[in-house]
Amino acid sequence: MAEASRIFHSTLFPTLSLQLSKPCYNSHVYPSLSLKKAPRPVQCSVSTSETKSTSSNATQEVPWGCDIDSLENAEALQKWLSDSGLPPQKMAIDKVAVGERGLVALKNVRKGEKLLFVPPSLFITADSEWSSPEAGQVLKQYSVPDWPLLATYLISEASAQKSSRWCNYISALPRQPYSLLYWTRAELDRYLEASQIRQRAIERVTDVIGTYNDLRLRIFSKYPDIFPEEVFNMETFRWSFGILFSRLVRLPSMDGKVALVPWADMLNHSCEVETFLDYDKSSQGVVFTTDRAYQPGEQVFISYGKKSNGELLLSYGFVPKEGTNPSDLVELPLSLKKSDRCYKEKLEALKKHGLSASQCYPIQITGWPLELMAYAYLAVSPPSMSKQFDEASGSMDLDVTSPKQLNRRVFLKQLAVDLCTSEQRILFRAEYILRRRLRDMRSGELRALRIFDGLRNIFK
Ligand SMILES: C[S@@+](CC[C@H](N)C(=O)[O-])C[C@H]1O[C@@H](n2cnc3c(N)ncnc32)[C@H](O)[C@@H]1O
Repeated sequence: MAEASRIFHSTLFPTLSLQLSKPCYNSHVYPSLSLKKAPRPVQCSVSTSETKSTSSNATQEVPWGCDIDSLENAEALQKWLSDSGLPPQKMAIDKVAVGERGLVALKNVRKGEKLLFVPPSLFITADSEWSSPEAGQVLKQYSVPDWPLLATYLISEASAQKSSRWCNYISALPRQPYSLLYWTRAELDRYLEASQIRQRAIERVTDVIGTYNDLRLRIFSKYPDIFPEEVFNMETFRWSFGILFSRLVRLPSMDGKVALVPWADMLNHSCEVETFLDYDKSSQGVVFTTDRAYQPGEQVFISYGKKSNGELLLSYGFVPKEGTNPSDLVELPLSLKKSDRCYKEKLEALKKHGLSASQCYPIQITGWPLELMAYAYLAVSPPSMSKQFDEASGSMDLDVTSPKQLNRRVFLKQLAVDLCTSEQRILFRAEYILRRRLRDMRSGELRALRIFDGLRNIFK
């Protein structure tokens, strides 16, 4: 187990920092959405409990985009892309088994081939030209950060319809992206009850609502002719943020610039590939290098990053098939019991290491950090193991809750069941191994305690 823990430790933590430098879809860190000129925190004036716009199962849809389970508008998109400078491609948009619509190989593709080549003239970035230049000027004047700016830009261009140069692109975007932003508070509470993703989803919904309200109060209400509420409202922002969360790319080779890259954003994610989108300076376009071969007709994949199933659900609205995601992890909360007679002494020992009475540790099906073991050992250590301790007490709080587990309901339920199944599998395995290890430790196996110098000291 120590070996597994060590391996885990060396793979999990670097993953988090690697993500920042890898050309993955939007960073795992939710960007700051607040406006630069808003020193006060973003207000969330709309409750995340069921509201007018979210209370019914039939969420209002925006009047643009298409259903992605059909190939509606895909042909027009491909034609517009090649007319706009996209070189001939070895892939085409088609209906696919994973992700409904995606890119499939038209010819044999070798491992190590560079595919795509989307030129910068086809990127949508914070510097893109607005069909309504006044709208762009106002947002620049208020120094609106990239994400809210891009969300507003997308709505502005979508409402310009045929006079926007992005008309064909926007028509091929999903009318309702798969996103937790469309789940009502009741659905989040009910379906994600057992997952930590529930809290993060609530925060994300709250942030998006707060950002829209901030923009409305500080900017849109002052320029109602440029930003009419019939166009710039909570529903259209839910759509545009849903699009950004599921499609925006961070390009490390362009200093981390974020962009919507038409065509490249038709690629679906697979946990089995490790290739990412990035800007290629030599060919001057967004590319990815295949890490496996494809035959004509096969669906082509990239990786959206080494993300847990919960994070994939949070940003992209899907959960990979059970057992297929080696990056899946669950945060395990551990805490000292207040009733532990050695509570104070244990807390002191933890504090010396900058830890508190409750700590969260990431666990994967393959293992967990050594620090988790040290914490767990300390939590269950009986007084007989230290001269300071009076009687055996303390146990680890393994916070394993079981999930309580038509159309929309069935779909959301399925996502929730998939997420819960994968998270439970990790938790149950961790619980089993931890309990066994802690039993061993009670019968005198103290080696693991040496991993924390301070912890070792208190058992002298
Ligand atoms: C960047 S888009 C990819 C293209 C998208 N399928 C489309 O038709 O527009 C990301 C979205 O594709 C879907 N998707 C991508 N990878 C998936 C996967 N492995 N399983 C299920 N859905 C996936 C999700 O709806 C996600 O929000």
